[in-house]
Amino acid sequence: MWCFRLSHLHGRLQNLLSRGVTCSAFQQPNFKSLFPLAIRWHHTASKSLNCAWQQHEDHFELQYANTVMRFDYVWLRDHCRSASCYNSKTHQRSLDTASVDLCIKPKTIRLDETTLFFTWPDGHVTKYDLDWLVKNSYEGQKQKVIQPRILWNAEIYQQAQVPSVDFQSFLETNDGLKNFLQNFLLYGIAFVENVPPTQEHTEKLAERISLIRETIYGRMWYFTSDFSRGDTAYTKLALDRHTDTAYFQEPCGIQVFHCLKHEGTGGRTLLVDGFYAADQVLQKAPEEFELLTKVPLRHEYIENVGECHNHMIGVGPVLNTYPWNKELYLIRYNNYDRAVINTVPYDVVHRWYTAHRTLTVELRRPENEFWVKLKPGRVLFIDNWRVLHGRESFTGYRQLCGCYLTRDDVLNTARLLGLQA
Ligand SMILES: C[N+](C)(C)CCCC[C@H](N)C(=O)O
Ligand SMILES: O=C(O)CCC(=O)C(=O)O
Ligand SMILES: [Fe+2]
Repeated sequence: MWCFRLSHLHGRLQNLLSRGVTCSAFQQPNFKSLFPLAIRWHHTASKSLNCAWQQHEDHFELQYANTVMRFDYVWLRDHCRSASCYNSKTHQRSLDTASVDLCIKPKTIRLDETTLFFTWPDGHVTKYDLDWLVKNSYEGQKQKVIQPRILWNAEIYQQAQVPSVDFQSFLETNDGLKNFLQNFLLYGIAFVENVPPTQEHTEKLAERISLIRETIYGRMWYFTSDFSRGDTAYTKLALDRHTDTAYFQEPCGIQVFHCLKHEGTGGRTLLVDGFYAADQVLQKAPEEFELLTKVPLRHEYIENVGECHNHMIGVGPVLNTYPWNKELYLIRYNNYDRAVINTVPYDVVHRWYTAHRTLTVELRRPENEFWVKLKPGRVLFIDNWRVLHGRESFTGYRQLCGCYLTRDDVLNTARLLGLQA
């Protein structure tokens, strides 16, 4: 787990805060008595600042940094960063939002240099830096992706020649870890090489970037084809591409695989970028993509083998997108574990099957398949919210170990290393 010294974080914060616009604007003359505020544009005297604002009846409009932004007055009051409304040490809101009048309007608004001042009916003053508003407004935010990614098929991935990271540098240097995480975030898969082939060393790797997500399969799992659990993974059979734990309300974020032993043939691992396939669907049949984001499905795991009794259910659409920018963040695709569909009427079901077929065709294109043979020493991390995995059938004795990671904690580590995640 990661801990950063406070001064470290504080330095980062200072950096963020001091990055304001340096050119200055002159204070607005107050024509309040001459014109009704609602229809008048206020322009800054300085051309270089290029800022204009307008006080409407029910919202505040701001043009700045090539962005037109509209702010609700309750929002402007709610996000006040004054000492009595916001604790900048804990980064937590102190203001009780429920105490804000839903019809609140500022008594006066003025711009001084690059700071807007809102004075509220009770005399409280809220200050906003123009750059802060651009960064935090809906209009400013919706132009940004949450997670930059490189979508890939086999050729794109192979041509990119993404370097693996060495065990030592992953464990001992921040640069090694950062390179690894950057590649993982971009491609949804990443490898670490020269790992001693034991469960303990695999666990050490996992703990370097995250908390291990303990599940019904245990914390670190260690499995072979002994059918010790009621699932096809514990056999020698081939497994078609899928994401794991689709039957959890929150599917596991990351999967770690380390093949400790294989004396036999076959058993290669298949990897397919689910977001690349989904993007093909979006381009070829947008209404089918849309349907896959809308229809919720159940996935289910029912196990009664030996001492293991489990019944897990997870509900959600195949494709999950952020509603404000339509960015894909999670694919839930497991045809083995998909439960009875009884949540949608017959005609929608038929359109859903058509859309699901279109996606499946994309996922199964041979050119989208990246095959690797896992071997002792080479640990694979898979973004289980994005990249599907499968395996070829095999013969002989094969031993795999690994674990799931909590996604929040992997992203936490990435952000602390300065990556966008
Ligand atoms: C063996 N291991 C613990 C990795 C996974 C077993 C889970 C397999 C299940 N069908 C799923 O896809 O979620
Ligand atoms: O045996 C393998 O290579 C992978 C099996 C699988 O899909 C899993 O354990 O989740
Ligand atoms: Fe799996």
